[in-house]
Parts: sequence; C-alpha cells; structure tokens
Amino acid sequence: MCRQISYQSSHEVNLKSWFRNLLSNITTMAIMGKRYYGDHINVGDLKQVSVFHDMMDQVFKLMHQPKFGDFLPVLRWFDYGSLHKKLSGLMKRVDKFLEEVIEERRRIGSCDSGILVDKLLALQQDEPEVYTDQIIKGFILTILISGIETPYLTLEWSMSLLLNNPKAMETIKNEINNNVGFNSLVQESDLDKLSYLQNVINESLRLYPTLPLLLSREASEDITIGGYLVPRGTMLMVNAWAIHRDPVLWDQPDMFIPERFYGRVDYKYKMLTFSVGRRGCPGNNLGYRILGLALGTIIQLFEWKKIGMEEVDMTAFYGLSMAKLKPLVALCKPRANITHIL
Ligand code: HEM
Repeated sequence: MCRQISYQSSHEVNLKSWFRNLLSNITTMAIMGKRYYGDHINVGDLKQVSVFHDMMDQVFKLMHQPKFGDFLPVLRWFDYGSLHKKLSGLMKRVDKFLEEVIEERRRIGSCDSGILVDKLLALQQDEPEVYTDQIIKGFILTILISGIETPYLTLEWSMSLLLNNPKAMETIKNEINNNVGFNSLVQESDLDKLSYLQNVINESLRLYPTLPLLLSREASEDITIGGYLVPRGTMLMVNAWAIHRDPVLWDQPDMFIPERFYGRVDYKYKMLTFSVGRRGCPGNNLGYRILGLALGTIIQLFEWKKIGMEEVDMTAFYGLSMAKLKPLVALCKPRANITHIL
C-alpha cells in the first residue's frame, strides 16, 4: 500500500479507507493467509473478495445500528428497525463465506503455516468434539470483527491529532530518523526505542477510546458497587471515555499532551481503552504493535499535511464504537531520502 502511494507526488489520501484496508489485510493474512485489498489478489479469488467486501461492510453497518431493544426489551417483540431480520440474513451469508474459507484451508493448508485456521483445523483432528466447524467459524468472525475496527479507528484518530499538532508529528519523525535511520523501515524491534511515538499512541487511546462504553455486562448476582445495590440481571456499562477525561485523574484532560506519559506507569490503572479482567482485550499487545508499526512507517516514509488551513474536524460519531464523523483525508508527499527502501 505504501509502495502504491510512493510513486505519486503530493496528493490527497483517504486515510480512513487506507487504514481500514490495511487492518483488514493484516487480520485476514493472520487468519486465512490471504489479503482482500490491494494489488496482491489472485484472479481466482476475485469473487470471494467481492463477497468479503460486501459482507464486512454490512457487518460493520449493522453493528453500529442503534439496538433500542437492548434498552427497552419490549421493542424486541416488534423487531424495531427490522434489525433481527437483517442480521439473520447477513449471518447466513457470513456462515457460507466462512464455510468456504474452512474448506479451502482443509484443501491447501498445513499445520506449520502459522495461519490461524490451519492451527484450529489441526486442533480439530485431536479434539473434534471441542473444535467443531461451528466453533471455528465463531472464532474467525470474532477476530475479524475485533481485530479490524478498533485499531483502524485508533489510527485515524491518532493521525488526525498529529495533523492538528504538527510539532508532535515532527518530534516522531526526528525520533525515527535518530533511532531507525534512512536505510530500513521501522521494525517491531525498534518500537521500544520510539518512546514519543508510544506516548502519542497512548494519548490517542486516552482521548479517543474506540469502544467508549466497552462491552456491556450483566450482573450475575446482586452486588453492591460504590454503595449502590445492583440487582442480578442489571445491564452494566463502564464509561471509559468519561474516566479518561476525568479532571480528578488527569491534568488538563481534554488537551493533547503526549508528554504526560513520560516515565509514568500509573496510567495503566486509569486507562480502560482495552478494558481489564477476564474479558479484557486479548489483542492488547498486538494492537500496540500494529499501531506503532503503521504510524511509524507512514511518518517515516511520507510528509503529511492537513488540507486547507482549518483544523481537522474531531467530531465523533457514537455507535458501539467511536468513529470520526468525517473520514480523514490528508495531503501526502513521499520523503525524497527514504522511499528507496520500499
Ligand atoms: C487499538 C486496538 C484495539 C483496541 C482499542 C481494542 C479494544 C477492545 C475492547 C475495549 C474490548 C472489550 C473488552 C471489554 O469490554 O472488557 C475488546 C475485546 C476484544 N478484542 Fe480488542 N482492541 C484492539 C485490538 C484488537 C486486536 C488487534 C485483536 C485481535 C486480532 C483484538 C481482539 C479482541 C477480542 C477477540 C475481543 C473479545 C474478548 C472477549 O469477549 O472476551 N482486539 N477489544
């Protein structure tokens, strides 16, 4: 993807779709060993690719449709917004797609490929009653949904913050120049040396947690929290967004100040972007690496500017996840002394 834009001079890039396609490719490479966006698509896969694009568009669209029945259960009787009908139609298509993926990996996969579906199929040989096709399909779908959206939305928020704060962008660029140089791309092993980049990522995750209310819970028994009785069966939501902007916990909570994270470890207890506990995000470490490598690479290779004089609009659209209302488009120019390494 970087190679594609490195051939052009200064031009506009829709970073929202760029980040979404990147995260889709990373995730599907890990799960099924193939990409569904960009140049490296086999002609034989074109039909499957178009099904995948259409299916994922629908999955994310329906995920964000308000589910009023969750708050007022009586509405479920009327299938308000025909959500149930749409979801069951979509799930039939998703199921068919995932069955084809599993069959394909059964034909061509191998257990030492490092591909997730191959690993699961190998486990199925040993414990068929545990690793049924149904379980494997559920597993793939969970990773597809969780592994794509939250990181790509975070990348979009981070780049928007950096475009509005060019000094921070410059600091990252200098940090990469000094620690990585001009002869290789940022590698996973470089990330520990790029502390300012990590601070920017943390500050973006604090200001714009992509699941602002995490995933809702239900009290499994009567419990008292902070002096309030929460009866069994109550739906509970944690407002991570409000905790991240609480002036008791953070100085100038609404300001973008990446330096606040220098030498601090206590923020780990105040930030809930990945949630905590048994149902906390299992992709936490991978997420940090993806964010570091993606941001580091595009800042290393290109000069980025916002379009026009106005600040990038940071208005959010609140669904289950928090996306930017207006997709981020920015001006991109390849850096002359570096694109030779692509
Ligand atoms: C910026 C990146 C990411 C953010 C901000 C993020 C955030 C979250 C949050 C808030 C939850 C809900 C946890 C809860 O309510 O307790 C979650 C769940 C989950 N995430 Fe992530 N995530 C990210 C990246 C990833 C990646 C890269 C993967 C895997 C490839 C992943 C896989 C999952 C899975 C499987 C769950 C469901 C866990 C469960 O229900 O037990 N996430 N994530």
